[in-house]
Amino acid sequence: MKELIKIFKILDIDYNDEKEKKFYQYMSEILKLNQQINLTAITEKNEFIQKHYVDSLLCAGLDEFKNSFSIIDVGTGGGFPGVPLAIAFPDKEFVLIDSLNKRIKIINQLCESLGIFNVKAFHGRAEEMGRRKDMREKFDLCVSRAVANMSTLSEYCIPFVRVGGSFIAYKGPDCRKELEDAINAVTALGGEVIREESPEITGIPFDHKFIVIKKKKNTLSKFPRKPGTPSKEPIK
Ligand SMILES: C[S@@+](CC[C@H](N)C(=O)[O-])C[C@H]1O[C@@H](n2cnc3c(N)ncnc32)[C@H](O)[C@@H]1O
Repeated sequence: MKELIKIFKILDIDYNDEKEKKFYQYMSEILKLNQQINLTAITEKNEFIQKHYVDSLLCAGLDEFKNSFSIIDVGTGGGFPGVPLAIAFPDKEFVLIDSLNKRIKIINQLCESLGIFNVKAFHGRAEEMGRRKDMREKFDLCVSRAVANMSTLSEYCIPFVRVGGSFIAYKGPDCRKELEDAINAVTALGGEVIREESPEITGIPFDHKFIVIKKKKNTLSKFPRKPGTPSKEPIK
């Protein structure tokens, strides 16, 4: 867990035994359950800490994260980046969604049994949940990692964000073209690309870029389109 302690120090996040225990137990349980249900391709603890924990936590260095209280993680899979962020920041509220119910059930069970009380996980597709009254434009921040190309992802994520809030996409290092192709989608959905950011922290390898989008206007009621359409016909 040394890597984790290091990242907490660098990001100036409080670290204590209770958080360490939750990180350790969540990882152990996910790796155990992974033998029956596919939750992650990672099977080794050091790699888990690096790729799931450290990688997820790096967005905590961004002002958009620091200034947010209600956060939604779209396409959370085994709980990333939502669960590590929730353990690190117990005073913020996290909603995690995924279209695979098996994963959602496990996240809710583990969070309950480990005392991670600021996480609620829901089963459903982003295209449907983004139309629900209690979810649409209700969040200060949306985060998402490894779910879809930037245009499709924008249609999944921007509807959840309140005007004035933000969307942070965890993207691969070569996302420039993908971002260029998504500019019209971001604008059509009421957003504006503010910047791309690559956290450069000595000794911490990070092969993602953050794309930071600000929500400027309400999303038109025609978005998100019906399930499947954002991926089959991304907004051009
Ligand atoms: C490659 S996994 C990434 C999981 C996690 N974000 C991570 O970085 O480890 C993509 C996840 O997105 C979910 N997903 C894909 N399309 C979705 C949609 N339209 N609505 C909700 N979840 C979706 C999948 O079920 C899957 O769990």
